[in-house]
Amino acid sequence: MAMLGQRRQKRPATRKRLESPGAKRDDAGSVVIERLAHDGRGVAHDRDGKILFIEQALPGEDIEVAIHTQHGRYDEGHVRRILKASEERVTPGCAHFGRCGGCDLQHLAIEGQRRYKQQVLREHLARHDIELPEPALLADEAWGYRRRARLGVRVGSDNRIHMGYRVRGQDRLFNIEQCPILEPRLETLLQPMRTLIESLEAPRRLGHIELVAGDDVVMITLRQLRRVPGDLARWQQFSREHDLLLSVLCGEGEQPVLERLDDRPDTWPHYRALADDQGTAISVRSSDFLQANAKVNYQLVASVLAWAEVRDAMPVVDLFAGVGNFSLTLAAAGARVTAYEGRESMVQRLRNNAEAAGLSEHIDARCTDLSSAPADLENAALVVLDPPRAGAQGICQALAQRGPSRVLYVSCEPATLARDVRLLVDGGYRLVRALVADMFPQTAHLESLVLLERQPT
Ligand SMILES: C[S@@+](CC[C@H](N)C(=O)[O-])C[C@H]1O[C@@H](n2cnc3c(N)ncnc32)[C@H](O)[C@@H]1O
Repeated sequence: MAMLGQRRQKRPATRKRLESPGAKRDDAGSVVIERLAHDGRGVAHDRDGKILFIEQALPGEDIEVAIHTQHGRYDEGHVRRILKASEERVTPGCAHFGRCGGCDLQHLAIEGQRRYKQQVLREHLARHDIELPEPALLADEAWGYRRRARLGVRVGSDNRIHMGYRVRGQDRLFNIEQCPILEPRLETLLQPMRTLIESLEAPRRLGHIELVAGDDVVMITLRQLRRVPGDLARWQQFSREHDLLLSVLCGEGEQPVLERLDDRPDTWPHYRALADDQGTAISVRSSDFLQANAKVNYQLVASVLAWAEVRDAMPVVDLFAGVGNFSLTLAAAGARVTAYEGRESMVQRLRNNAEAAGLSEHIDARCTDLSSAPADLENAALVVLDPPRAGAQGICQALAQRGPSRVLYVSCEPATLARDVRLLVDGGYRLVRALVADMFPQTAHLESLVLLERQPT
């Protein structure tokens, strides 16, 4: 027993992978799935009351479970046999589902996926005692939406080429033959790219391939560890045949050099932030952040614009601004935007995009590390923030003390959003509107947008 004042010895983590992943644990038997966890797995209890997380199991289903990993307080397993299926169970649309680390909800009908995401947002906020009115839903096509992807390339010890994504929960790559969540313009490139890679002189020099589908053109960027002129000539031929923009990021270490290999070096992919936007499109590079789903992004940007209620010359601060996805639309509506972004290359792109749209006078783009808050938050009428998954704890602490009357928070991680909203509510804000954007159908990822207003004191 630990004595008072004595540091308790750290217990070794108890995690035991069963010898054979398919091995049935004697006492697991059949279980009824109670609900979905926030990562999309089914949750049940075994006969001894231990929690089970079960891949590809749906609420209400009676299943025979195979446990593959045991922990001290819970076990992880997969479905051995479905004894009673959910009415919402559907046949997954991709042959790689279950093995691929990309999708986790293809076995659930799309309506169920969307209800589940709204529930997840509500539950995360409830953990922080924040009540949420029924969140609205932004959604579009269930398949063929993803306009960017990174495909890894490895050559196995048997010289077989692997081109694709990571195996679920592992570092290993596996071959993909299809990826029906990819935009059709990208998916149709998969087979010809594999054939090309199989014909390369030095496929081991190719690390990965970035695909970006702009509204106008598709660009592929090769991450090449060393220049192999014969192989680059093959890729040039491929880009001509498929009407692609082509660049190569070449060299090992910190400073690889980007080079254009096609005959249109002044052309780059562009996208529009709003469906009906007739203005200048936004230019992006493979290295830039780009919202993955064009049509849901239209709706997200339109919602930000509607909830922002821009008045002429209204001062708006856009934090984590990227290449201007929100800044450009807000400025075009009349706001005076101060946009902060941490990557210099994207700040420069934002400035160029503002200039191309005739909005330079309305957008002041600054390169800043937003681990801490910029100084001028209190001068804004509205702060928009769209941080990475880690959220924006420091910024929200500052907003709680000296934030403007309204804050619009776009989030790709509901757990950190809920933590940050708690800080804002403790600082005098009230959550007044929320929506879930189904930016990544067939996966458990969810995007959300909330509006907070400062309460009069
Ligand atoms: C989720 S993206 C949003 C980009 C943009 N709002 C959009 O909709 O396209 C987050 C952005 O935050 C930037 N970022 C991440 N960490 C940052 C930091 N510590 N300081 C400043 N910017 C950061 C990334 O470069 C990225 O552009």
